Amino acid sequence: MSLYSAGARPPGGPALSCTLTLDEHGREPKRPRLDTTSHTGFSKVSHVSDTLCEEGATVERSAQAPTTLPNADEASSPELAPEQREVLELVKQRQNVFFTGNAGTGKSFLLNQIIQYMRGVYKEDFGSVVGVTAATGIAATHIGGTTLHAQAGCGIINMWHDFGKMWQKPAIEKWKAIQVLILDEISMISAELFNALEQMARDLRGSEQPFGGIQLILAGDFFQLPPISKKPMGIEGQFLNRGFAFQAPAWSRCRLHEVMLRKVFRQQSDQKFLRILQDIRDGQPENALREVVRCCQRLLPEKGGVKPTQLFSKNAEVDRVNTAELAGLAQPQIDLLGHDEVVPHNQDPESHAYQSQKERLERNEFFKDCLAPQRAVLKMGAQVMLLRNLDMQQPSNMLVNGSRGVIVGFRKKEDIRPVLKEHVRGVTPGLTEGAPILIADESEDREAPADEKLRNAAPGQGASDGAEREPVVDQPPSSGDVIHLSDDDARPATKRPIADPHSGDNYGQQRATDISSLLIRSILNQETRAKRYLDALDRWPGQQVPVVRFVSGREALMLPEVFEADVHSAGKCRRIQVPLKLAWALTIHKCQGLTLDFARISLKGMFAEGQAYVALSRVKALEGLEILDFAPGCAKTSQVVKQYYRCLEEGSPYKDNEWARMQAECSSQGPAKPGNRGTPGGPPRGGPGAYAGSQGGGRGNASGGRGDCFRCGQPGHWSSACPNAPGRGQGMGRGSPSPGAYGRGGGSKAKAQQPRKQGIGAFFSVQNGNGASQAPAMSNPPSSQGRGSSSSAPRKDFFAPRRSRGS
Ligand SMILES: Nc1ncnc2c1ncn2[C@@H]1O[C@H](COP(=O)(O)OP(=O)(O)OP(=O)(O)O)[C@@H](O)[C@H]1O
Repeated sequence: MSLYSAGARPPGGPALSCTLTLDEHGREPKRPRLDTTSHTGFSKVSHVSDTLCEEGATVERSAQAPTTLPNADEASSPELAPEQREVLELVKQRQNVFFTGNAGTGKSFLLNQIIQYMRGVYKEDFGSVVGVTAATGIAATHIGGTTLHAQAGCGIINMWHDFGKMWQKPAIEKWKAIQVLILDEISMISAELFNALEQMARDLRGSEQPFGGIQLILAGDFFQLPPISKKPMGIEGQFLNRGFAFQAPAWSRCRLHEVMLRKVFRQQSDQKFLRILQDIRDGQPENALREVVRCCQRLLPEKGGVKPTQLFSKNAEVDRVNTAELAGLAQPQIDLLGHDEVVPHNQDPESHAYQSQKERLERNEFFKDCLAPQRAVLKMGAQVMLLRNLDMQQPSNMLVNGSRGVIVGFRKKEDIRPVLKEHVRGVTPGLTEGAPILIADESEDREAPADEKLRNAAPGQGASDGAEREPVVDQPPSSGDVIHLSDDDARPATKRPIADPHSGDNYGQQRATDISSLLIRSILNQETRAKRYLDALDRWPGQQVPVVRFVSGREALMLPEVFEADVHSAGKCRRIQVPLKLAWALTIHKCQGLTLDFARISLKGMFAEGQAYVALSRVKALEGLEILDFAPGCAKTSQVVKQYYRCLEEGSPYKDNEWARMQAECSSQGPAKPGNRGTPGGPPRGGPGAYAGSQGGGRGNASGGRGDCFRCGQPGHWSSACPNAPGRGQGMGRGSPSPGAYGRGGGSKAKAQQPRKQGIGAFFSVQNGNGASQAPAMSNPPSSQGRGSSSSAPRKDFFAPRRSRGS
C-alpha cells in the first residue's frame, strides 16, 4: 500500500510519481490533495509505506494487545483533515506511525483525537496501557500527558547509568503494561535517547520486537527545536543526548508509517505570513525576516488588559521581563519560601555513608535547576504558569504543567488546614459540586489599603524572611460565576457572617466551601491524596496559598507540591513549593507547541536551529506579532533535517554517517568502541552498562564479567538468549540480579568467570542486526589501551536500507 500525491517538485527534489493503489481492505486510498490555500511547500501530502506487508515482516504485539483496535465513537471526528484521518486509520490498525508537518498542521490536535479514541477503546485501563508523553513538560501539557523521561522511569539522563533506574519495579511494571506509546515533539528526542529506550523496552518486556511490541505513535516536526545535546565534560559515562531520532538505528527498526500533514491550520487566515514561515523553514530566511521586521517592528497594544506573551531565546531575558512586570503591579508582594530537604539512602545519621550522601545531595544541581523557585515572589494579578499536572484523571478539569493563568487571590494556610483535615477523614465540608467560587474583594472594612500596608512594611519584609506581606484582596478579573465578597475571606467566620445568595450558607461554611471548591478535585474525598497535601502544607513555611484562574477559566488553589529528584546512589533531593512560575515572558524552548493570539518576540541571541521558526510560528497572523529586535542570521535551518525531509518526500531511505560518527568519536578518544565486548584488562568499557558498573563501585573490573549477559550479568550466554530475561522466567526487579548490577567489558567475547555483585546499575545495549547486543555510542570514553575495536566499521544495522516507501 502506498499513497503518493502527484504534485509539485519538492524543494531541491525530483518530481514525485503518483502511485495509487487500493489498500489491503479494498478501500480507496485517500486522494492526494494539494491545498492551494495553505500549502506547506511539500508536494507530497501523505506518505504511508507499508513494507511490513511488502517485506513479509509483521510487527508482533504483546499477547494481550489486539491486532486491530476496535472503532470508538469518540474518534470519529468529522473535523479531521484527510491526512489526519489517514493517521487515525493507521492507529486503529495498530501500526507504528510517525506524522509530521509544518508548525500548526494540527499534530498535537490530532494526538488529542487519538488519545480520545484510545480512551474510548481502553476505558479504565487507559492510564496503564497508553503512555501519553512528549519530549518536554510543556509540550506534554498540550496532550494531557507527561514527559517521556517520567513515563520511562529514567528521569533526566545525565549519565548512561541513569538508564538503570528503569530496572526499578515501578518502571518495569509500567513498561510491561504499556501497549501504546504516544510521543509528541519527537524533534527534541535525541537519537541516543530514542535508541536507548527502544533497547530498554525490548529488554524490559522480554521481546525482540521493536520497542518490545509497543505500538508507537510519534509526532513532531524536525524543523523545529532539536534535542539539547550536552557539552562533553570529559566524564566517563556521560550521556550527551546527540543526534536526531531519525538517525538512530532504532528508528528504521520501528518500521514507522510516515505521514506528512499538509494543511496548516494555525496561519490559515494569513497567506502572506504562511509564505514567510515557509521560507524560514526552508532555510531561505533573509527576505522573509526583512518582511517580518518591516511589518511587525511596532508596539502591539494590550488586549482586554492582557499583554502579549514575550518570547526570548535565553532565560536571563525571561527573568528580567517577569521581574519588571511583577514590579509594575501595584499590589503587595507575597514571598513564599520553599522547604528544601535531602533524604540520604543510608538511614544512620552517625554513619560516614549518611554524611557523604547528605553532602552530595545538598550540593546537587536539583536545588539550582528545580522548576519551582526556592523563593516564589508573587502578587495578585501576576501572570503565572503551572509547573505540575493536576487532576489528570478528569480531562475536562485537567490542569497541566505549562497551563497559564493569573493569580486572583490568596488563602491563608490556617484556613486551608482544617478543610484538608476533613478530607483526610473522608468528609467534604460544605462542598456542593459546582458551587460558586468566592473571592475576596477590596472592601470598606479592610484595615488599610493594600498599598498603604505595603508602604508600612519594613524594608525587606517578606522578601527573605519567609513572612509574607498582607495578601492583596483586590478584585480579580471577573468571571461568569464568581461572587466577589466585600471581605477578606480569611476573616474568622464568627466575625462577619455573610450570606451566600446561592447556598444560603453562613460565612464559616462558605469559607470551607470556597476552599473546597478551589481544591484540586482529585483531593476531594481521597484521604491519601489529601493527607499528602496536608503533610506538604505543614512542612512548607509559606502562610498564603495562591488561587490561580487559568486560561481555561478554572480557578484552583495552588497548594504546595513536592518536587523531587532521585540522585543515583545517594538518595533524594526534595523541594516543597507552590507549583508556579511567573509567565509574562517565556523562553522559546518553553513555547514549542503553543498557539498564541499575540506575541512580542525577540529574535536576538537565537542559538538553536529551528528556534526562530518555532518562535514566529506560534502566532496566527502578522497582525498578532511584534518583533522586539533582530539579529542577522538568527534563523538557522538544519541541513540534516532538510535532507531527511527531502528523502521523506522522495520516498527514499534516509542515510547519513552521524551514528557511526558518534561512535568513531568515541573510538578516537580511546581504542574501544561502544558495543564491543570486553578486551581483557582495564576497567569496564564499552557502554553505559560498563560505566554504570564502574560508577557503581568498581563492578565490572578486569577480573570478571566481560562478555556477561547484558540482561542478567551471568556468564555463559548472550542477552538475546538470556534465560533470566523478563518473560523467560525470572523477573528483573529490584533484588534480582539486574544487568545494571554488572559492568560490561568491551572487546572480546570472552565469558566472565565471576558474576559480580548485584544492584541497580545501569544497563544499556544496542542490538545489532543479528540480535547480538552492542553498546551504544558513548561520549568521551577515556583513552586506554587494550580495548576492542572490532566494531570500528559502521555496523550493518545502522545503515540497513529502510523499507521501501512503496513507490
Ligand atoms: N482538523 C482541525 N480542525 C480545526 N482546527 C484544527 C485542526 N487541526 C488543528 N487545528 C488547530 O490548529 C492549531 C494548531 O494545531 P496544533 O497546535 O495541533 O499544531 P501542531 O502541528 O502541533 O503545531 P506545532 O508544530 O507548532 O506544535 C490549533 O489551534 C488547533 O486547534
